[in-house]
Amino acid sequence: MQVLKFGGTSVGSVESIKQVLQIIEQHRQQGNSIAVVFSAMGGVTNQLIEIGRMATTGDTDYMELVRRIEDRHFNVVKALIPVKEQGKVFAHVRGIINELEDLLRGVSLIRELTLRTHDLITSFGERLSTTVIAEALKSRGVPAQFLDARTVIKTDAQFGQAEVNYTLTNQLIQDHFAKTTDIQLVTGFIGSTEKNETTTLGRGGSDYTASIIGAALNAILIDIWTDVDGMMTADPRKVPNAFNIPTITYAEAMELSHFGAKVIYPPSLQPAFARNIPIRVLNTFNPEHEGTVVSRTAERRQYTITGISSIDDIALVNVQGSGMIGVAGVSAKLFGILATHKISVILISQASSEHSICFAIDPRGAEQVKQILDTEFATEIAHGHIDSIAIERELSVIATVGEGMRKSSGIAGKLFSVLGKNGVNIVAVAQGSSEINISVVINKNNLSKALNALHNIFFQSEARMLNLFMVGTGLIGKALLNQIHAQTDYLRQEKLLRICVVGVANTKKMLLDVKGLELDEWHERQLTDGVTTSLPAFIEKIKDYNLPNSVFIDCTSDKDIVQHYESLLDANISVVTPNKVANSGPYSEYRRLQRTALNRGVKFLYETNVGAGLPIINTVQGLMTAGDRFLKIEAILSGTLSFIFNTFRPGLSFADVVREAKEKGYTEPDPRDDLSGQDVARKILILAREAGFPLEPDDVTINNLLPKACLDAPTIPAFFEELERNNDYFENLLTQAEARGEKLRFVAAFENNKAVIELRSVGPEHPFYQLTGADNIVSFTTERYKERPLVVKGPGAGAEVTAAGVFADVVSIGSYLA
Ligand SMILES: NC(=O)c1ccc[n+]([C@@H]2O[C@H](COP(=O)([O-])OP(=O)(O)OC[C@H]3O[C@@H](n4cnc5c(N)ncnc54)[C@H](O)[C@@H]3O)[C@@H](O)[C@H]2O)c1
Ligand SMILES: N[C@@H](CCO)C(=O)O
Ligand code: NA
Repeated sequence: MQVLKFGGTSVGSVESIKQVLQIIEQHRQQGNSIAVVFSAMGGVTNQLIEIGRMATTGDTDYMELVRRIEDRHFNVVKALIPVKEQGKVFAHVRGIINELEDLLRGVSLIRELTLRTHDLITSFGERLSTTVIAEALKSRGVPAQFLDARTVIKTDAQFGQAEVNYTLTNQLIQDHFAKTTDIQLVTGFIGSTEKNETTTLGRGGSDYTASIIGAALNAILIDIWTDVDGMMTADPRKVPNAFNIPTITYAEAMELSHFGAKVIYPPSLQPAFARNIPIRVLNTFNPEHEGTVVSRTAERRQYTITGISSIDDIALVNVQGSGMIGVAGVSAKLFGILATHKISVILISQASSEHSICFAIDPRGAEQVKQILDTEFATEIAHGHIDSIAIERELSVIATVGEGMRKSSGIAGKLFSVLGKNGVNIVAVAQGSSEINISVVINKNNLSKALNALHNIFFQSEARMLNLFMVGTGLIGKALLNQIHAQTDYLRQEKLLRICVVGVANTKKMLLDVKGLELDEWHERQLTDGVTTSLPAFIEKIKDYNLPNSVFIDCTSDKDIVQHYESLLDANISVVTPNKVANSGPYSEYRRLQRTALNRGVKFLYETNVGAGLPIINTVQGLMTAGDRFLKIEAILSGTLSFIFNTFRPGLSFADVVREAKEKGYTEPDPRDDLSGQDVARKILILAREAGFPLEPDDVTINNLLPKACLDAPTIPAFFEELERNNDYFENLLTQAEARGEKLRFVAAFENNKAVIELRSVGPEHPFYQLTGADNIVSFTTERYKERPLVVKGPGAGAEVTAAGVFADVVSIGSYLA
């Protein structure tokens, strides 16, 4: 024997009932012996409750609602039963509706609705749905029989939530099924007292009916047909990547459903659990899907946890006081009081200091609980043994559940670490010694981020997700997006990293999409779908989305954007940037950003601030971490100036060479920054700071390369005009150096707390003489690299190498989070 149960949505419309009939027929064709339990048509039970309420208040509009219920069932008859048989079925349905109307007339006369009558009214939903489905089946020649569960399920008289008398019920069910081989079509949710008064079985009603019948008949399997593909790893409305759980144990299902998984209500399946009858949760609308099997043992799984669930809204009550330490009975009294007032406790946590107990409850009851406890503990509070009772609101509980967590270490560690890295503060924690549920209380506004971050780490180990927000889609930004796009598959497969670009902005437009932008069409979409850029709005959105593993990338040279870094880091959002502005302002600001990132456990990365993609910042940080000391730094830090001095020849136009550098993507957005020495000054300042010296911008001396007129040029075009005008000046510099057999190099040097930048002419013996193209070179003299310095050399400017450096920083955040 196998029991099938179809829920409200499965029998909610003509179309879905057709589907149900087909499923039943398939079972019959396969020769399975089945019993089928039905819920009321979707929505009908709530309508009946409303109808009852209206009748009690004397509102006669309830009649219209009754008419609608009747019509829905008539429509099923019309659609699924041959015309010549319809008349008798209409009469049958009408008869049941008449009975309901008589009852409601009585209610509206006496203006009173007892729980007993309430149960009777709601029983009509299952009676009607099962009646029409039974008739439809019979009209197809299926040997089927309507079974009113009130004749076999016997309960006490606790209306609304009756207790089953199993001894009697089991006997009646067994007797009934022994008498017939027809398929029994059973009304869910209802039973009756020994005096034949109608009762209902409370929450999870029809599942309960299926479970009672299955247990009584020792069924081999119970199928719960619903409208989703079984139980999921998390609520798919909150976690888009949630997926089906193929097998789950009773205990796990119990833990998960306690935390809001609405698919089944496991307590109602208790009779089946007790007899070790497996339960399958299946989708009427996707019958091919394997669904979820709930049974005593689950198959070995790929994942350490089985599911994540949450309760969106809870309040935490904290009972605290020095008088509680070592005093037995406080908790007994506390929970006694809660029990007396029928207050359901969701979670309890007590630290071993015994100084406080906190527990979570439904926030709707919080105020009442506070009043009750304030009164009941008035004496203890007056004597100062207990402080007043504190309530915290706007909280959620998240639980990770799974048998795999039992006796397995590192899961709590992973859980706390991922929440920590995402800036999710943990307000309270509870783990039962069964070890199959770890629950944490967090702020409600972090719920979605926390759920997704946990789901990602526990279930999507095939790919960690990074969510990127990028400002600046110029030379570097564009190159970066292209590189990310080209590398997406590789990162996913080989580095288990999924990169999702959620937002892009330039000076004109910004575009955000939580689901991620398509990188091959981002530019077009940005132009068509984007809105006018507001940087504060962009930043607010990033914080609002509150996505796990968020990274902000600043690919501008803007001075205002850097003002936002601190607040971003503070919100646990990592920052990656080639923009040097933030790190080359006052030392205190540089320091503050470092600190904020450190305190928040997020990353602030800027390898491309110096030498583009060359590993210069990382090298300095590595030496520092290992305890080396810097004595001297000598460097050529401008790709632009390297290129210019390696390209300029007498006879060429200096201005044209500068233009060429700009075209090649070496210069700053404003090339005056390069030629004034400003860009190099920033870089040597940043290097000195990284090397442990708290330099201020004023500590860097720039011995100017340019004639004053060039320096003073008010615009970029005016600057180029001045360069043309001063061509002789540059030719002179060059010929003088060449006459000595030397080359021009714009060198930055740091020693004894001072940085100097100047144009030098170096001979062939000098290590900087050989430099070609737009190369940079940095020579570090340290305690450990004293005899011969450590040298990093290579292309230090250009879109591809710079974007690659930014990209490497981004990817390193991915590894850090993993
Ligand atoms: N070119 C290189 O070799 C190199 C090397 C290392 C670092 N960098 C740095 O990379 C950064 C970007 O350089 P680029 O050449 O790509 O510049 P770019 O001028 O080509 O692009 C700048 C982008 O930033 C946007 N932008 C500027 N201000 C903005 C604001 N307030 N709000 C929104 N968007 C804004 C612009 O619309 C544009 O899309 C600079 O900080 C530069 O110093 C460049
Ligand atoms: N404009 C810079 C880019 C690298 O920061 C240079 O020429 O070196
Ligand atoms: Na670098």
